[in-house]
Amino acid sequence: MQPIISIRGLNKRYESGFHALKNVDLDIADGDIFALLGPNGAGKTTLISVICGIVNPSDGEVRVDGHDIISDYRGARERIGLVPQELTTDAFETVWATVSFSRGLFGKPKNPAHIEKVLKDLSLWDKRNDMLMTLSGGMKRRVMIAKALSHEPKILFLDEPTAGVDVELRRSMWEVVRSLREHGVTIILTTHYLEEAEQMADRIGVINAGEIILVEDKNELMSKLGEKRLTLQLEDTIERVPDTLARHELDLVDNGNALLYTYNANDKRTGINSLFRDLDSAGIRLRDVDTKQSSLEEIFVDLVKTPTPESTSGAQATAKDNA
Ligand SMILES: Nc1ncnc2c1ncn2[C@@H]1O[C@H](COP(=O)(O)OP(=O)(O)OP(=O)(O)O)[C@@H](O)[C@H]1O
Repeated sequence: MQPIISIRGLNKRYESGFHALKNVDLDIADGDIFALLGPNGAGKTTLISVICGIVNPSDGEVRVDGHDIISDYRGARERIGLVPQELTTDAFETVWATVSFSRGLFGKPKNPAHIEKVLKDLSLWDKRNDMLMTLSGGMKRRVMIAKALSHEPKILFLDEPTAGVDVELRRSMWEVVRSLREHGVTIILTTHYLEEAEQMADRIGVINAGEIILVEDKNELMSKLGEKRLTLQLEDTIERVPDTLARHELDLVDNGNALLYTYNANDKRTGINSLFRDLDSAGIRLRDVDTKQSSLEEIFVDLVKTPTPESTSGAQATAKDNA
């Protein structure tokens, strides 16, 4: 199937000379929830801004539902709804007026039935005549989403939708996003929170220092998380793994003093019982055992471990955020 967003060889160099996006290639499938994950300063907002036509690319090609973002800017832009990081609402407007006005900005004819549907989907219908200044933070965020959906876009960008919001509100935002997807909207969200990506995304992309370093199906990434390593410390040093243990694909480590067994904890059969039986038959005696599980956290921190001070501190911040 044609991807709804297709990016090829995208580069962005800011006037300062800073190379913020480096040869980005990325496809996003229609109807997906795609989470773009990366430390501070990785280039997430820059990438979204280029796709939305707010920042000019230096070179490369971006197509939105087949429309080139430069030669067919309007065609591309009207397919996109953008919810920026900052909440910018006009305090004295009503919910209804501000959402209707946003639709008008795209030159779309009035469609009260659509505005009504959007407000109902976002549980804002009862508040339609209230002024924005009277709404809670969570409701204001939902108004921002309603504004972005007012012109019936096929794609919704959410830049850090839950930054700085409490756990309860974060979960309710996740519900909102899931229900939008059920209505056929493709959603691209940026986040620092691994848990958010785990909970919501169909696919996860990781960006670091302007480069996309991983794009993977969420479930595949999660099954990698099930991977565990069992370290068997041996009583006596061995020179090689005995042939009778070959089927367990063990690695001999620590100068022959330990064996390493890798298995998936999510599998019905981990092979641990037969491993222990075969070790016993081979006369290998154990001094100690230890298991270690890799987490998405570790995978992520590993991936973004580059020498640049900015990306390193960002990775640490992410680890801390989710500790
Ligand atoms: N107008 C600009 N001129 C020069 N450099 C810029 C400009 N805008 C952004 N940058 C730089 O580009 C890099 C990427 O910034 P960007 O805002 O895209 O990152 P981000 O991943 O969205 O970060 P955050 O998670 O902190 O929002 C940063 O190093 C930033 O300082």
